[in-house]
Amino acid sequence: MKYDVVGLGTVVVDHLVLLAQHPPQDAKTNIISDAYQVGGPVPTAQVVLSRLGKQCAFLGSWGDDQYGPLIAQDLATEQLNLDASRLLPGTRSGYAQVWIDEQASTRTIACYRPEHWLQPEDLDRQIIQQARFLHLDGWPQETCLQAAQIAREAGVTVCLDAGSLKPGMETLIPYLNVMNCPRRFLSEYLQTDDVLAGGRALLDQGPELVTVTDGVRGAWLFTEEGCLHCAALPVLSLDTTGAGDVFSGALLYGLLEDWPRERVLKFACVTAALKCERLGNRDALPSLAEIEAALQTKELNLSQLD
Ligand SMILES: Nc1ncnc2c1ncn2[C@@H]1O[C@H](COP(=O)(O)OP(=O)(O)O)[C@@H](O)[C@H]1O
Ligand SMILES: O=C(O)C[C@@H](O)[C@H](O)C(=O)COP(=O)(O)O
Repeated sequence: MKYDVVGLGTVVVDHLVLLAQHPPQDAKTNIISDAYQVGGPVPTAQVVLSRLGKQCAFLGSWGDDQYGPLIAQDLATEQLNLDASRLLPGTRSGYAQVWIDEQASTRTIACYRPEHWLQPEDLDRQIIQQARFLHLDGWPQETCLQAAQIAREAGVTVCLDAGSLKPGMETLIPYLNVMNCPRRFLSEYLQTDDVLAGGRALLDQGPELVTVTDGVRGAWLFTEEGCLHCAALPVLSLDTTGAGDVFSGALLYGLLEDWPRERVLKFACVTAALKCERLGNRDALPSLAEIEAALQTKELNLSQLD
């Protein structure tokens, strides 16, 4: 295998804006500080994996505006292979503005730019076939489906970080081996707020492993062995942007390492929690040593629910 994880997804530049508190409607507030960082569910998960020593290739595209060089340089610095990625001349890059107040509550507005989505005919079959895992964010449906089919035929594990509900996901889910989603996805897709029923219903639709995340309420992991819940590691949370993406990256790391499901879930929860102590998703990422130290020294509440 040439790559541990090939990722197909949306890349954006996040403008992170720190505020004392969110302004009420029709009012103004001052910015305390701000920063630009590259984000997006798949690239962020891949940066987590790459920093932990996994070989990753990213399939995506960006524009030739002021953010293009920032994206290309960031992904290359993070050691993601970009041979199957491209700059689209005459287009603007994906962008998001994330407002974060002193309670770490966020408001995000994002502009994903569909002109950057790869089409099924753009897919590099070989790079997918040479991966252990394929990681998707669900945009756009036809391309994800085609990539998932190529991967399944080649015995590559197909993973999805579902984020929010996107068109055609019901067609993609049967092709998945691994699926991560936030709890709100269960309401959007299955019209349920019951995590146990929702997680089991997703398992019934195809994936062998499903995780559901819910911020400070921690995360659940479902397999045919049942459901595990891990409480969130208590941290002084400054910024939760990208916590789900970081959780996904750490989850894939544990699965690539073939760890037991208990360790996989604890590792993902701890990595995502430590990220929340700092701003963003690059400088905020904990090292393997920090993650291992927290796993050894902090009490983590893990329970088998069925
Ligand atoms: N404030 C927090 N304290 C500790 N851990 C957190 C916190 N927020 C998120 N996490 C961890 O990150 C995971 C993903 O966060 P979540 O907010 O559910 O995802 P998303 O960023 O996709 O909305 C959670 O399951 C939890 O383990
Ligand atoms: O895609 C988004 O939701 C916004 C991105 O700008 C951000 O980088 C991101 O991926 C946040 O993800 P999450 O907080 O893990 O859901």
